[in-house]
Amino acid sequence: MTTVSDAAPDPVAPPARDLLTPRARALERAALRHGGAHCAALCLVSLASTAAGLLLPAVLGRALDLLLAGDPATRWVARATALVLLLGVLDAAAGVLSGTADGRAAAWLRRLVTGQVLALGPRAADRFGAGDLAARLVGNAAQAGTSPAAVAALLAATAGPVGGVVALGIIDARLALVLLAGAPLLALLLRALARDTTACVGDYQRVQGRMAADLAEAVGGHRTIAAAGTQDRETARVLRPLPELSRAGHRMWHVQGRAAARAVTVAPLLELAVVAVAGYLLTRGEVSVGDLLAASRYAVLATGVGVLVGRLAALARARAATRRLAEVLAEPAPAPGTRPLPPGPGRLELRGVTVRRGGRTVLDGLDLVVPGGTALAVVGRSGTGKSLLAALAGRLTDPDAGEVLLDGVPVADVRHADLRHAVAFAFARPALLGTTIEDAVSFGAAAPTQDRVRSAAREARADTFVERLPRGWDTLCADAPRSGGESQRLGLARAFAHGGRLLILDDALSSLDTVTEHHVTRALFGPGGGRTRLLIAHRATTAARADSVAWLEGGRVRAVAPHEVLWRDPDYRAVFGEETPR
Ligand SMILES: Nc1ncnc2c1ncn2[C@@H]1O[C@H](COP(=O)(O)OP(=O)(O)OP(=O)(O)O)[C@@H](O)[C@H]1O
Repeated sequence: MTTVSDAAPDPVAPPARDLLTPRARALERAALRHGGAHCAALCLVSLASTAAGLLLPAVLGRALDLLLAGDPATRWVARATALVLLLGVLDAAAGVLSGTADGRAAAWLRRLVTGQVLALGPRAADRFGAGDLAARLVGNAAQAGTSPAAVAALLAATAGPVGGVVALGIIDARLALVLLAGAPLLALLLRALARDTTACVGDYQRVQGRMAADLAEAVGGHRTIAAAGTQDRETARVLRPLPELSRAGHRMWHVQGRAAARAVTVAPLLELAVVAVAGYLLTRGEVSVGDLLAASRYAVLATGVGVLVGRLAALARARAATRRLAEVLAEPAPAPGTRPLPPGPGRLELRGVTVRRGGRTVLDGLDLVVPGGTALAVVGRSGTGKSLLAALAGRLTDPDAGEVLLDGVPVADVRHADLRHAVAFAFARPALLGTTIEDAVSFGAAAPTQDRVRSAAREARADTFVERLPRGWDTLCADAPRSGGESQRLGLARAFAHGGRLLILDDALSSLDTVTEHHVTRALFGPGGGRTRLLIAHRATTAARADSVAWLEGGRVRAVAPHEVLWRDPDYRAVFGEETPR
């Protein structure tokens, strides 16, 4: 195993010494409830195993007493043998049950956290980083999944010492008292171990997450790195936290070593004290030789810190991972609406919309109306918030203030499925999701018909490119290398194929050659479009084909008018680099 850092404070991390945040505790309980039957069975099997382990010394002691007295002891020897066999069977069952419970809990946690990550959208990657999220979903979910089984195992492991003390008390109350005198010390030792282990493991996992985030960033930017010739520097950057991991590992060993050293000092002393008192009682004839044998075994069970240390360390690792998953779940995701979207022409309205990003107000009380069925181009200088406006229009993000309405209904209130059917998006760098090219173009809440996919591909001028592929529409996405323009054409085809009353193109024509752009915009702005179209445009030719243009400046709409009207203004022409602003 591995563990920790005392490196730079992580903004995501809660105070390192908390055993479990309330949210992580709730998540652990939910995972326990989810694996209810398996965990209950595991608990029962583990308790049965502990009970069998507790019975064994008594049975052995009884057999020994009978043998020493020359009485027949066959039945007790047989019982002892049966108990040993039973212990083997129960251990095997516990192994199977804990493996199954771990797997089920990990799968449940992964589904939960993946759903949350996708519900958060871009905010998830902004907050945690894509690599760190992958580390949480893969490694941490597997570790957190062991939590329910670890809790069950710990409960059962606690029953051993408790049962040992009770059994000692049954032999002679003074034996139990000797042991209980040292119990607070052992309890303190275990508590410190659990706390320190959780803190250590949590730190370790955070450093791992940072490395994963840096690696994902480097992989995403591999072309820039290769072009800049900085591979060595990047390797060093990704691996920079290694010394922290090393320190963490050492700290972990130190914590466990210290606990083990204290345990080996305290536990044998207590066992010795119990055996000494039992020996004294034997000399006084108050206990038998068999009792002495049983007492010595029960003393070992009652001071069984070794098993508890192992179980506690496993639980601490699981809990540190649970805490990292709980951090992701704690991010507030936009709540899906509940209202159906009534039929309408696709009238889009932004009322007093304000969006803040990176400490700055990007859109500042912006108002805009796009009448249903019309095409509006949004233009503005780089960084004025055009993409944010596009994201708001289709509720890929929510405004910090103000409201976005589609056909009079706030998009935040509209049912998720209705909204996704009503709004189609195409992006500058579309992600093609699905196994084949056909899947990638059909990708959406409801799959369009094949005819629709084909005609959408023709409109987006993607058909010729697809037909040239080795297996046409059945070509695997992984086997279809694409240029930026080809990717954009497939992304456009996907948006066209899904229909809906509002089509949003966020810079989705930027990589098309001018001939293709001409054909696509003709289809887009030609008769029979019907739906409302919102286009983020950088080219004057694209803006000129729209019904009107919204000119963004300073977080607001400076003007809305047809392109030829706005073109008279030199400031507007300057947006397209046509003229130096006055
Ligand atoms: N998640 C974010 N965190 C911080 N700043 C952000 C975030 N998203 C957007 N911004 C900032 O908001 C501003 C507007 O971004 P947006 O992408 O909407 O601009 P744009 O007008 O589409 O630009 P371009 O024409 O260059 O594509 C930019 O300054 C950008 O840096």
